[in-house]
Amino acid sequence: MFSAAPVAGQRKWTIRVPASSANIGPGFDVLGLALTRYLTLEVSLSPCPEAESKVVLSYTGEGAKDAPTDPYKNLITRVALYVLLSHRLTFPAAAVNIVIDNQVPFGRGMGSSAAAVVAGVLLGDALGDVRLPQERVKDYALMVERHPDNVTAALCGGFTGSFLRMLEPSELAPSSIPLAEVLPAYPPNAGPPQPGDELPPQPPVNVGRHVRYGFSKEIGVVVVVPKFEVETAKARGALPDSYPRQDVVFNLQRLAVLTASLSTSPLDPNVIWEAMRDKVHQPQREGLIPGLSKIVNTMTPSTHPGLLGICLSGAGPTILALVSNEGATKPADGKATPQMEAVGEAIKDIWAQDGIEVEWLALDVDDEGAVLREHK
Ligand SMILES: Nc1ncnc2c1ncn2[C@@H]1O[C@H](COP(=O)(O)OP(=O)(O)O)[C@@H](O)[C@H]1O
Ligand SMILES: N[C@@H](CCOP(=O)(O)O)C(=O)O
Repeated sequence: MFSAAPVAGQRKWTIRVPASSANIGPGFDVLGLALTRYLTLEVSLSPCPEAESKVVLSYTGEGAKDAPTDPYKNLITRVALYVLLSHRLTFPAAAVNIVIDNQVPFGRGMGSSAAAVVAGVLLGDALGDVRLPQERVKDYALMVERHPDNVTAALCGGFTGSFLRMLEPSELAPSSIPLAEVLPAYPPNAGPPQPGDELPPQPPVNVGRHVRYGFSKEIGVVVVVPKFEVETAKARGALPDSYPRQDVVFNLQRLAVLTASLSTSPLDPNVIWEAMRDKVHQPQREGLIPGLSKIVNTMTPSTHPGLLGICLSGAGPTILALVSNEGATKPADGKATPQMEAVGEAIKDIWAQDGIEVEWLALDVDDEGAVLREHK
């Protein structure tokens, strides 16, 4: 059985979660980089005269037209409900107003679903007054989105490496644990939980572990975002079940060098460029992303001075380029340095040859990660 989360008068929270770029070349399902684009929720809860739950969602920004506003269908509120139900609670019997501003485009490889899942866990935490420590927020998020790269970067900020623990069969047993890329397709009868429904268990502890690496302040991040989507689940479906040993070794060698080379001064473009190459997911995804191999194989530090490395961002189709700003004065307003602009424009030109429209952005690394702040 469950009960409505208790309501202690009017409360307000802000939840802010950064975008993220996963993989960074060879670190498939391992590396993540938090970026300065945000999913922000302004949440207010006020006692409701009818003493029933009224959750109202509204959107501005990316996905505003596509995201469902039914709280039983929306990814953020479904994840919040998972957290509440696992604590034998449901949405509070109150007016819950959730105003969402989203800067993370859907299905582009910038971690929109990870940001939504992390925001959902924090929302459930706030509404139920659960006060989960960061490690438990991560456990919940990883039970929904089972690749830790984006989730860890979105939650903790910075440049991260992570792994999932091999769960014991007993920890995985309950069929109600939502193991999927993101939560499965909306159940056709999605609606408020009913008395007698099986409630989801709390996740096992330490589902995933992570470390944070250094990331040189002299590296500028350029993301080039095409105007088409590639669903992560589809891009994962393009990958084989097994790999030749030489391809695995190719990636492992580069992964080990890459993690240290991005904080080593002076930055060495030749090492970084080679260390950002991949054989495990990018070649397999070329069929979904026209122009990918041309961009990542022909743009080098010799052809484009300042370029450090280039790869697919997450499952794509966005391209991530790391650019050296050593010796350059970064414009204070967050605009691109000339080196970053040259790289962004060059990628745009290559894609234009295939008739693909893009937008490129100069971003920084977000160091803070996800934030849940209550307004007193
Ligand atoms: N802010 C959000 N609100 C609601 N749903 C979201 C939000 N962000 C992402 N999603 C869901 O996640 C899907 C995108 O997930 P995915 O295919 O993994 O792409 P991405 O690379 O952007 O994470 C969207 O189509 C939408 O269903
Ligand atoms: N390692 C995953 C990362 C998916 O990131 P997303 O931002 O595209 O959801 C993969 O490459 O499948």
